[in-house]
Parts: sequence; C-alpha cells; structure tokens
Amino acid sequence: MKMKKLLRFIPFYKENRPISDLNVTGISMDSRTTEPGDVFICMRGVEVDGHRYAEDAVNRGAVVILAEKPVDVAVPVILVNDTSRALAMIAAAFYETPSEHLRVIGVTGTNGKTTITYLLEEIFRIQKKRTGIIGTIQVNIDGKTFPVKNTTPDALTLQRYFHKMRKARVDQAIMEVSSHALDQGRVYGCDIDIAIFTNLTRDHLDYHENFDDYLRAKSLLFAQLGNGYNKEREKFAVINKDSPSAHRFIRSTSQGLLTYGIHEEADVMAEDYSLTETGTTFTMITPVGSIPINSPLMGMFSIYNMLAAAGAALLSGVSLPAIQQSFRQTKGVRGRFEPVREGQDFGVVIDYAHTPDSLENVLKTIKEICHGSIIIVIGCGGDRDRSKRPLMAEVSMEFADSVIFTNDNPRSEDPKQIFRDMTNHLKGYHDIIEDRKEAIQKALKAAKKGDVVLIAGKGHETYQEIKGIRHYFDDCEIAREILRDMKERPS
Ligand SMILES: CC(=O)N[C@H]1[C@@H](OP(=O)(O)OP(=O)(O)OC[C@H]2O[C@@H](n3ccc(=O)[nH]c3=O)[C@H](O)[C@@H]2O)O[C@H](CO)[C@@H](O)[C@@H]1O[C@H](C)C(=O)N[C@@H](C)C(=O)N[C@H](CCC(=O)O)C(=O)O
Ligand SMILES: Nc1ncnc2c1ncn2[C@@H]1O[C@H](COP(=O)(O)OP(=O)(O)OP(=O)(O)O)[C@@H](O)[C@H]1O
Ligand SMILES: N[C@H](CCC[C@H](N)C(=O)O)C(=O)O
Ligand SMILES: [Mg+2]
Repeated sequence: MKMKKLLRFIPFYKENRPISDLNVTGISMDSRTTEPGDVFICMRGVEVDGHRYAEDAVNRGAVVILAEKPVDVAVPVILVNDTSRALAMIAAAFYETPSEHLRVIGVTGTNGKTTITYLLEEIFRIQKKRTGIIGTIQVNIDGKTFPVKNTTPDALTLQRYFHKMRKARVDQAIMEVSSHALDQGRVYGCDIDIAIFTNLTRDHLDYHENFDDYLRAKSLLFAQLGNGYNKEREKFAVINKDSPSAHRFIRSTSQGLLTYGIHEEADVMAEDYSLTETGTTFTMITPVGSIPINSPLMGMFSIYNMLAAAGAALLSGVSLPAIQQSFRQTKGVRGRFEPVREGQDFGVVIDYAHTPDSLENVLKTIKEICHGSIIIVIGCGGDRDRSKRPLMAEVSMEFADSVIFTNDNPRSEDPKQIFRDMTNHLKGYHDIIEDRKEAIQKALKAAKKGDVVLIAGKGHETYQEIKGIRHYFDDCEIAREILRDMKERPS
C-alpha cells in the first residue's frame, strides 16, 4: 500500500524526505518483529522509548519511520504529534477501516466487562448472528479462538482482529475496553456503535496517577463515541445510573443515551428482585415493555450485568423475549462465580474478583446463601496496584470466617512483600500459605457440611506468573483434583 494513502488518515505530519511513491507492505511497532517493507512506528512506552529502536527496525528492513522527534536513520522519517494516535489511524487504514463495517459494542468499567461481553455474545448467538469477542479470556471470532496478552490488544493487533472478523463475515463485534487501552490510544481508530459503562471503583492506581485520572481515561470511550468513519448509524452510550460517577460519563458524550440501574430512575430497570441459592429473579422494566427474568447468575452484581447487556441488545434490535431466553439459559462465564461440584457436601466457588469492590460483592452474595462458614483463599497480583492490597485483605477478614492468604501472580515481586502489604495492619487471625495449591488444599479439607470455600483472584487463568515465568495453574482443575482425592481417601 502507498504510504501517502495511509497518511491521508493523519491530520498533520511533516516528512524529512519526499515519500511520494513509497510503498509499505506492513506496519510494525516492535523492532524485534519488524519485516522488510514495513513502516516502523516509534511508540513512547511505559518501559522504554521506541524511538531508540528506529535504527534496529531499519536494519530489519523498515522502509520508513514514523516518529514524534527526529531520528537518525537512512530511510525517510515522518514526524507526527502523537505516534499512538497515528498508529491507531494508520493501522485502521491499512486494514480498510474494518470496524466501520462491523457493528461494535465496547464495554468499559472496573468490574463486569468480561461477563457482559459473554452475556451479549450469548444473546446474539441465539439470534443466529456471527459474533466476535475481544477480551480478557481470549479473542473468539465465530468460534475460532486466539490467545491474548492484554484485555484490549494494541491498536495494530486490534485492527488485525477486526479485519479477520470482517473476513469471517461477523455481524456483531463485542469488546472489552480497559483504561490502559484508552489511555494509550489502543482504540482510537475504532468505530464503536454502543459503549457500555459498568462501574468505577478502585483499581490500577499503580498506572493512573489518581482516581480522577482513572475516571478520565475510562470516559474517553464516551468522548470518542461518534468520531469514527461511519456516520450513518446512531451511536449510543449505555450507562449505569447507580454509579456515583454516572454523571461524568453521561456528560462526556454527545451521542444517544440509555441508562440502566436499580435504585436511580433509569431507562432499563430491575424491580422486585430476589437473590437465591439458584440464581436471580426480577422484573425488567424497559422502554419497550416489562418482562420477568429468571437467571442462574448469582448476586446483585449479576443483575447489573444483565441490565447492561439487555440495554445494548435492545439498542441492537433484539427482542425482549430473546433476551429473557438468553438470560434463562446462560451457563455463566468461566471463572466468574463458577461452582465446582464433585459430590462434596459444601460449596466451592471460583471467582475472578481481584478488586476490593468485586470481592465484597462476591462475599456478600455468598453470605446470603451460605448457612455455614465462609472460607476464603486469596492473594494479590504483583506489579499491580499496591493500594488495593490492604483493602482486599480487610474485605476478606470482614466477610469470611476463615481466611487463607496465598500467592496470586507475584510476577517480579517478592511474595512476602505482597503479604506484608496485605496483612501488616490486620488484627484478626489469618493464615498465610505461599503455595496456592497447598492453600486450596487446606481450605477444602477444613470445610464442613454447608460451608462455602471461595477461591478468588484468578478465575479462568491457567497460569501462575512467578519471576517472569508462567507456570501452568488452574484453580478449578486443582480444586477438582483435591475434591476427588478427598472422596477416594476420606480422612
Ligand atoms: C503497562 C502497559 O500497559 N504496558 C503495555 C505497553 O507496553 P510498554 O509501553 O511497556 O512497551 P515498552 O516495552 O515500553 O516499549 C515501547 C515501545 O518500544 C518498542 N520496542 C521495545 C523494545 C525493543 O527492543 N524494540 C522495540 O521496538 C515496543 O514494541 C513498544 O512499541 O504497550 C504494549 C502494547 O500495547 C502492551 O502489551 C503492554 O501491556 C503489558 C503487557 C501489560 O501488562 N499491560 C497491563 C498492565 C494492561 O494493559 N492491562 C490492561 C487492563 C487489565 C484489566 O483488564 O484490568 C489490558 O488491557 O490488558
Ligand atoms: N457488575 C459488577 N460489579 C461488581 N463486581 C462484579 C461485577 N461483575 C462481575 N463482578 C466481579 O468482578 C469479577 C470480574 O468480573 P469480570 O471478569 O466480568 O470483570 P472485568 O471488568 O472484565 O475485569 P478485568 O478488568 O480483569 O478484565 C467477577 O469475578 C466478579 O467477582
Ligand atoms: N487484568 C487484570 C487481572 C488481574 C488478575 C489477578 N490475577 C492479577 O494477576 O493481579 C490486571 O492485569 O490487572
Ligand atoms: Mg475482563
């Protein structure tokens, strides 16, 4: 493709040499994987500055460099104000602005993104639509899966996936949009039709300067709504009206608005709800009528997730009975309040709660259904927000009867430091067992009839990252193994 053609998507640039006929065959943002014929884009990263690698990229065959400041290389250099935005626009252009031709729903917020994307996927599948999902667990394009490194991929990978979706004739794309992604402009070149906001509570304050900065990043999704190429379809923001930050998100967008909630007056609401051991029931009130909902999903937070999904589905033209059917049939999402049943007489739940708020929600839900004691196994991830560690520990101590702190993904950190951050200020009794398998074993062996063991923090993850190495580890599989073993060899 002609470089000039790609540059048409960038409002302002300056070249140090004429590039009139220059052809590029690919885009690269990493000198380690640059290929001959690529345009190399220098990104200012969190760890290093990509401008340093311009020469390496040229040595690997890059034919032109896009940068924010002059770099001394033997090929033409194009200067732009912001390479993150330029990457997003050029990647979209290179793949023929694929999101413009897809219907795209983007979900942001601290908790509930993955769950809502899967609820929506189930709804659209019942409608016989071809779906594409991009998120924490994996990318899934009409049944074909791809592993992921980030919840929201970098701009180049993202556009490549949208392109794949177009080729697979996907009707509906559904993606999670993280605050890191918004801050780094990963979704800048995306044409999003419906943007959902779930909630905003404490997380990622290692990356964002403070809570307001975190909120500002999240609200970019709504500020950008309608900036895409497709001006024919109306765009909508779907906002949780019960969130204390709702008004900030509502104010950020000039597009259509649909609100949902339980306590505040909203367009889509839940009334007469009841939370039981087998799920939730409520009446869903919407602008097109009311309908009873009966779902195996547990807890108040699940009602919010269903309202958000229902709001976006209604805006996409799905009927109320189809939404009702989907919520009734849903199997839930891997690692989200996932029960493990091996015939034992106590409950075991695997859950991805890794923020103080999600942990509190899950524990409160268990408290409502558990007649015995609650035993929790939990840790906090390394190289992530330290400020949430004491809060997660406090929530565990407040709601559980027995607490075992253990490793999550320590990453590059010393696990002992993570435990100190979690427990230094605690007064009550708790166990610390570094080895996660041993911790799970202790919890399961201690459980009595009617108790519930919550194994929190890692959900669907099938690895444990220790000092840069990912070791195979699956909470659900380990719990099953131990439970079967306990059945065969009762003590
Ligand atoms: C902290 C963070 O967000 N890091 C992300 C960021 O990497 P970075 O800025 O650190 O990159 P860098 O290493 O400094 O390199 C800068 C540039 O130089 C280039 N480079 C570097 C070295 C070299 O030899 N040659 C070269 O060209 C790099 O390719 C890059 O373009 O940009 C990369 C590409 O987009 C991301 O993959 C990477 O995510 C890392 C893996 C990560 O762990 N991110 C987490 C914190 C994250 O983003 N999480 C969110 C949300 C999680 C949630 O759901 O709660 C997510 O969306 O996943
Ligand atoms: N609406 C909600 N409000 C609060 N907590 C929730 C909500 N939905 C789910 N949770 C809790 O948060 C955990 C993570 O849920 P989910 O994976 O859907 O969130 P996410 O926003 O995708 O998280 P991540 O930022 O890691 O991608 C769940 O295991 C559950 O404990
Ligand atoms: N996507 C989140 C997941 C955290 C999950 C938890 N298991 C951890 O490793 O901290 C993050 O990268 O912050
Ligand atoms: Mg997620």
